[in-house]
Amino acid sequence: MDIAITLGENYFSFLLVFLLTSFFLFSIAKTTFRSKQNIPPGPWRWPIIGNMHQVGKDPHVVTAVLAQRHGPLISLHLGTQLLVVAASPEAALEILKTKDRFTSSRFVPNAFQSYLLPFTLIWSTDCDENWKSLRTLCRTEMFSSKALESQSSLRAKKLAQMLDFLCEKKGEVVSIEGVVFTTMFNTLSNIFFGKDFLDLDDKNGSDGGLREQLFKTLATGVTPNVSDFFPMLARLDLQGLRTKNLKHVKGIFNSWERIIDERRSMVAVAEGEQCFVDCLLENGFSNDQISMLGLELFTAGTDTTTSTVEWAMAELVKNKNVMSKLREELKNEINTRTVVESEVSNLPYLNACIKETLRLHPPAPFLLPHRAYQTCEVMDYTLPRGSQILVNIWAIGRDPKLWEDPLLFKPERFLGSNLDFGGQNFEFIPFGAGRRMCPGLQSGVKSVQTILASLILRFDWLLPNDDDPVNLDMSEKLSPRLKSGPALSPHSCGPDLIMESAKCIPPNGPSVMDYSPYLENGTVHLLGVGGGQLSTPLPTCTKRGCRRLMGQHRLHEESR
Ligand code: HEM
Repeated sequence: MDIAITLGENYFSFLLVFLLTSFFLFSIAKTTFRSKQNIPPGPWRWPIIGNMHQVGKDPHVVTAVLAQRHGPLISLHLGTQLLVVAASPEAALEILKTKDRFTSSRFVPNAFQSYLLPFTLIWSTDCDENWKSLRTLCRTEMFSSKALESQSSLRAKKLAQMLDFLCEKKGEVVSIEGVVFTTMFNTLSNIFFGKDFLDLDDKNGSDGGLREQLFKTLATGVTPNVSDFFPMLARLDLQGLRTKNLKHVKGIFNSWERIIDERRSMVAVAEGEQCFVDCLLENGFSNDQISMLGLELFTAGTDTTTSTVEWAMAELVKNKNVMSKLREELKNEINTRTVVESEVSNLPYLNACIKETLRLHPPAPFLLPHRAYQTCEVMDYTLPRGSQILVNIWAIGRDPKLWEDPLLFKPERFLGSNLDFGGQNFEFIPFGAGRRMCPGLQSGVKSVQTILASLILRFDWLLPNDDDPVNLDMSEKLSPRLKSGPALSPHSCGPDLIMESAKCIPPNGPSVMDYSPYLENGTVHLLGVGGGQLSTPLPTCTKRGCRRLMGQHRLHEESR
């Protein structure tokens, strides 16, 4: 018996040593083989872990600095995974246009791999037939000019609900990010499922935990994962991220199952009441395929637009001159009380402000991760098959060789310029370019234009306690919804903006022009609390029935 135990113990020790040694030798062999290839230059790396320790919390900043030292195309070794980062318009052009046949595959985080169905759009590893037909269907039914036109009344309705909500909240603390996110989510959920999913005033968790499950799903994909760094260990799912992801995704799919079945059982849907699910059902999609696509579109379309509005608001509050120029343009050009899409689409200063926001604060600083489909040459370097490829548009947007005063918020630089985000000017590609370019560009821009214009036109903005806007914390951080720290997260978001004491234009009032004194004297307070603190409750006033933040109480008393 003792002999058997000893033999058993020895066997496991031997197996462990054998596995670790093979793993070590494999890692060394892989990196040595690579150093013989003509891969892009990069910083010195440790055996096994490579450059993992150097990437840090702000990889877009770290790789921008490394690009200054090593050139516009750099290599980093994250475990055995090779990562290539491009940080110049020339490198971006080659990757996204000239060589895009080889570089348009996706690098899919391991946590997302377990539930990948054949029909995915964003996380489709290759640009195969399934991806092509899904993209064509989405383009025709969701993103074409005709489809966008038919969705405009829905977008207007959701915007009106958001503004009414803000007006009702006069004197209370409201999170701008939360309100814009909910508005965007409900807009998309109506287009897709024909119904609202979230409540603007979600105090009682009326969404059935959907919001939380969505964020947890995303968080598993942006948490640094051993399985991504050492794909040979992926099957073990050592951190359990793939398992967790699957659990959350299944929870979401289950909650949507009933809605899809209801739509399936409808005999005929009246004209004008059709939603995208009806179209997918007509095309023979299964419940899981429909839910998967919904999940992809909701995540791609909400965080990006919300982050853009949030950053734009923060920059406008900080830059008073820009704010007053924008307000002037809106007051002069918008003739109705409600902001209409057709009126704002061509406003030069509003659009320059949006472009300038996307230049300085792109919601996806690295686009989404690409992957080399096969070994290829980019800028005379070799990108081995399977390399992960990122394009650092954050670095390109702040490059002093390309932009005058790159760190200043100067919308004027876009006035009278042809520079656009349509994927042709590689110094400015917040929506990407080439075959993987964002299909939701028009839809996203329309929402950002109307939401931002309405927030500026209908409310006046001040910092609490008349604090100087220079004190607004503009440091970047991961969305407060994604609490765990990312290694290479595509998400960046701005300061948390909390609005207080919204003064609004009363319903059925005269045209907006008549409210100018109101807009000038009205007070809507922004509070920049920075650093993701919104995820923990902020101290609130102890008076019964008062839900203000402690620091806001003085204003509360004054406004009585
Ligand atoms: C300000 C708003 C938005 C920005 C800045 C933005 C940006 C991006 C970027 C950078 C990519 C990756 C491009 C690449 O990997 O090369 C992308 C992909 C994508 N976006 Fe957007 N996006 C926005 C809004 C939207 C909206 C509203 C939707 C849909 C409702 C959407 C749906 C998608 C989809 C489905 C993809 C994946 C395309 C593919 O892989 O084939 N986006 N977006």
